Amino acid sequence: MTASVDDQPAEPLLRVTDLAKRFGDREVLRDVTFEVPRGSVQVLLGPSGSGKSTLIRCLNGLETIDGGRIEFGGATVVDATGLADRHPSRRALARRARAQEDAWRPLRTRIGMVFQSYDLFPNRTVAENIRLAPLKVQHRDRDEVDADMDRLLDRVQMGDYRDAYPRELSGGQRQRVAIVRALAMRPELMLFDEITASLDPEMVRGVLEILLDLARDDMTMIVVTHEMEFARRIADTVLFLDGGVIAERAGGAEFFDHPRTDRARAFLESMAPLE
Ligand SMILES: Nc1ncnc2c1ncn2[C@@H]1O[C@H](COP(=O)(O)OP(=O)(O)OP(=O)(O)O)[C@@H](O)[C@H]1O
Repeated sequence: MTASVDDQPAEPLLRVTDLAKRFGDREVLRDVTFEVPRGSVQVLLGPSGSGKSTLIRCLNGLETIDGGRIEFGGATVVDATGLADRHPSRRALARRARAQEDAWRPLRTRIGMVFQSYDLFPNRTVAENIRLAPLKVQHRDRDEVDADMDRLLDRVQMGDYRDAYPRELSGGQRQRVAIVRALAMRPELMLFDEITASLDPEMVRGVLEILLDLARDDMTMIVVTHEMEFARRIADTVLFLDGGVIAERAGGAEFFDHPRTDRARAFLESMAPLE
């Protein structure tokens, strides 16, 4: 971790404190507390249904939170610590959602996200898909956006596909374009949720190599994956989510070599063996 001039630890890019999330009466996340130092890679692991996707979605405002606090870049985005009411009315929930949506809006372009399903616009070319948000949302200069785009497409070996339509691409190629589209906004934080889960096995490695490359460039990332060898290689920290709580937190190699809890051990045994 980098230290500032006066040797104080640097402010983390993201700080999550006691986050809680409910769907109706079901609490799917509780007491979730962690920090994401700038330039670090946090890998989120856990059994199916443990809350990984929900947590990722809470971290860019796609879900309303019902308790706790999220700070980004040293400023509080959402503070739900005072929300003690466990059975809010519909109206109160709608108000909460609106207020949090407003709070996230200015951060929309500072946090990039790539999902399992590449949601490219089918009737737009690769280049049009990538340019859209930088031009229309960020109002950036076209030449600058194109220069970014060309550099990023070359980096993921997609330089020859600027004018292709998504239907003309393989799943792995579409996912590369989805990554470039997110990076073209120059985000400070990237969220990746199971981005290889719907790819054919032969496409997986190429996409994961892109993330390893980004990590080498000190991109700050939170990554949900079921690829254990990749997780081990990329993780600065593993957050093991189980039943909506962070049941274990450890350095990458430490988690894989010495899982402390039975649940973490059982989880690792249930996954494909490391190559
Ligand atoms: N919109 C929703 N409404 C109600 N319950 C939901 C909703 N989204 C998720 N859940 C529930 O929250 C829990 C956590 O789901 P989530 O998708 O975050 O888990 P996950 O760890 O990402 O699982 P997986 O590895 O299978 O993708 C699950 O029990 C799920 O059924």
